[in-house]
Amino acid sequence: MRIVDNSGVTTGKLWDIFCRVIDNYGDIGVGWRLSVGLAARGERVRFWVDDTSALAWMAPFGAPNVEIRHWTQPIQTEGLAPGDILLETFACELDPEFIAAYADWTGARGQKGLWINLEYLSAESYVERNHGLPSPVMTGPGAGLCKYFFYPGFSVATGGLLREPDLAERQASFERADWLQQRGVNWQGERLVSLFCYEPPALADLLDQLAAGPQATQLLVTAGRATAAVTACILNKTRLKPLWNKRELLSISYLPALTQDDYDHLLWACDLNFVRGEDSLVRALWANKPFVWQIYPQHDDAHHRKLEAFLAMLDAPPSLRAFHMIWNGVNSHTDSKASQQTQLPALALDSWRQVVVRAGQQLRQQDDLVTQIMRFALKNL
Ligand SMILES: Cc1cn([C@H]2C[C@H](O)[C@@H](COP(=O)(O)OP(=O)(O)O[C@H]3O[C@@H](C)[C@H](O)[C@@H](O)[C@H]3O)O2)c(=O)[nH]c1=O
Repeated sequence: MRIVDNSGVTTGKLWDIFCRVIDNYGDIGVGWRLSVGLAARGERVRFWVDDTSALAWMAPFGAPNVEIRHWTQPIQTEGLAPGDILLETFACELDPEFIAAYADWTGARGQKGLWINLEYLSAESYVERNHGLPSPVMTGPGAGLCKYFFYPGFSVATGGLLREPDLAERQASFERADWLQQRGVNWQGERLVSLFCYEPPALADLLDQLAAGPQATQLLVTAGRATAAVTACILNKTRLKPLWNKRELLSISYLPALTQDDYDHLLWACDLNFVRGEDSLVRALWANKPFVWQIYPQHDDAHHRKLEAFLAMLDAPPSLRAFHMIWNGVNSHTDSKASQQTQLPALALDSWRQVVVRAGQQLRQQDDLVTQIMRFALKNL
């Protein structure tokens, strides 16, 4: 057994990581990124996913030391011994028989086992309070085990953010013009804007704004919901009058689904990125480019508080804050001017870039999530 605790922490353990795809790509995107990150540090990972289809475009080449397993109902475990660490992403409810097998297996080896639930990313203060809390299992198939809650986050009191050790190096050697050409994007030096979103209420306004210039813009629209939303706006021609007058200032390209690595390249290539959910938000931060976030909506509007907390963490200037409120269809509780505003403010890319760069510099000082979760594993195994 290999156990080294330094900045490139390694435990030499086998992790069973479970992921349920509810909708969109955030759950599988984070689960995959975590699996690859652990494997790159010398861990072995079995990545159990109930719907593996998105991996065909997100990660078509797989990754060394990550075994992808289709998580069926009932779970197929013939001939498999449970791993050393059981990790469920986003409370995805593991099969009682797998938990029981894990409890028996660790018990038989005289180990206490380690069961981690990886939570959603948020900048809200409850994250610091709850990060790392144990919840001993008293009854049922996992009785005797202890489940720990691991919260990603933006402060040193949280589990941190997913960030590969070689990210800065890869960014430094990135050639934007070459990459765009390889991807078939005809770039004539216009401002590049990427769009990854759900159905933002202000999408038509954004298209109007970009079409109004003064600068020419090429909008690179990601596959799926963003493409459907833009297409719907364009079909609704009356809503987009200025577009038809000043069409030459806005060109729109529709992208195929990209690999996770290429989605990073897209963010690095653009002058402004629209991102959504959580994983692309973190990637946009690392890209050092101005961005606007569409938060994943929750039924009880809990996402409003989450958005406020993120903007506060970012120390977003009023124009960026107002843009986010309108882009997300939220009335700000803290900024009375923004709450009265219904028009998208003008893009202020220089000042938005400054806050992103500043936040990124600060966040890079903290240990990344993979380092932290491995350290957590070493401590609690
Ligand atoms: C557009 C694009 C994205 N991606 C990747 C980047 C990310 O890993 C992933 C998108 O995940 P997110 O940015 O989180 O956005 P999302 O909206 O797809 O994910 C959401 O899913 C819900 C189920 C969660 O509850 C939400 O919190 C949220 O994470 O897809 C590609 O690999 N290729 C692409 O072309």
